[in-house]
Amino acid sequence: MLAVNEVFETIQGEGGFTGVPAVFVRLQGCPVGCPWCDTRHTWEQLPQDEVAANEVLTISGDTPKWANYSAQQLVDVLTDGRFTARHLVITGGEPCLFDLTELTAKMSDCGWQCQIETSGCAEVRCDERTYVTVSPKINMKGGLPVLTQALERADEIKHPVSMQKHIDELDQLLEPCTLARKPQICLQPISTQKRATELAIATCIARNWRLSVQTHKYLNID
Ligand SMILES: C[S@@+](CC[C@H](N)C(=O)[O-])C[C@H]1O[C@@H](n2cnc3c(N)ncnc32)[C@H](O)[C@@H]1O
Ligand SMILES: Nc1nc2[nH]cc(C(=O)O)c2c(=O)[nH]1
Ligand code: SF4
Ligand SMILES: [Mg+2]
Repeated sequence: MLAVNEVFETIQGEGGFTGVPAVFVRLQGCPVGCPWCDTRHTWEQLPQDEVAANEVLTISGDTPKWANYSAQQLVDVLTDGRFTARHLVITGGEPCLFDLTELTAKMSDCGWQCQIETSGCAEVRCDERTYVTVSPKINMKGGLPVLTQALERADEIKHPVSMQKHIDELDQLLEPCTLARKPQICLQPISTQKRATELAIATCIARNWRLSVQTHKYLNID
């Protein structure tokens, strides 16, 4: 079963698919503990916060509520005609706490492009047609290592930065890796801060990397 926090349609605001209309499925639970996380309400999956399946389709705003869905139940909701987008973003929380193989295989069979947003701290289990964004979380409170399996599966590495230290940590993480898929590396300024954005721009130009700004935060949309 998948613990679903919310399902909503918006524009993908980050990374290589920026600008693409997308349905987001946000899963509940994350043990990583980034101090600047913008979805802290998804960290705990508490029994008292469980609600009926229908409720998470209508709640708006940040809540720790969640509902159990089977992959097939989610496919039924996603394909019943209520959404126009054909791009599915599975995020969280940490979505790779769950096996996403059945959901991504069924949605890909329906003609959707699937994308996962993951910290790289849990094994990525998904259909081979899925585009995987790994946003590696190095030295966070939860103390979990970034897995080589996740880095090897990444189509895109989207690294949140606000200080030079964060770029040095990414260099150290990637240094021993060959990464057969040759993922696009993006830097994403933390919380749209001006200093962080300037650092990301300068480093992207120097390294020929890509800039990912959280466009939805500038646009004030979900
Ligand atoms: C909320 S996380 C959920 C998915 C997964 N736990 C992860 O970290 O990739 C989604 C994306 O938002 C990024 N993110 C979270 N808080 C942010 C912030 N304050 N500023 C910039 N990016 C942030 C994460 O690095 C990740 O790329
Ligand atoms: N518009 C929009 N784009 C996003 N890209 C990644 C998001 C996430 O929270 O994973 C996100 C989000 O929350 N909203
Ligand atoms: S890994 Fe993702 S959801 Fe978890 S704390 Fe970090 S940014 Fe937030
Ligand atoms: Mg977000």
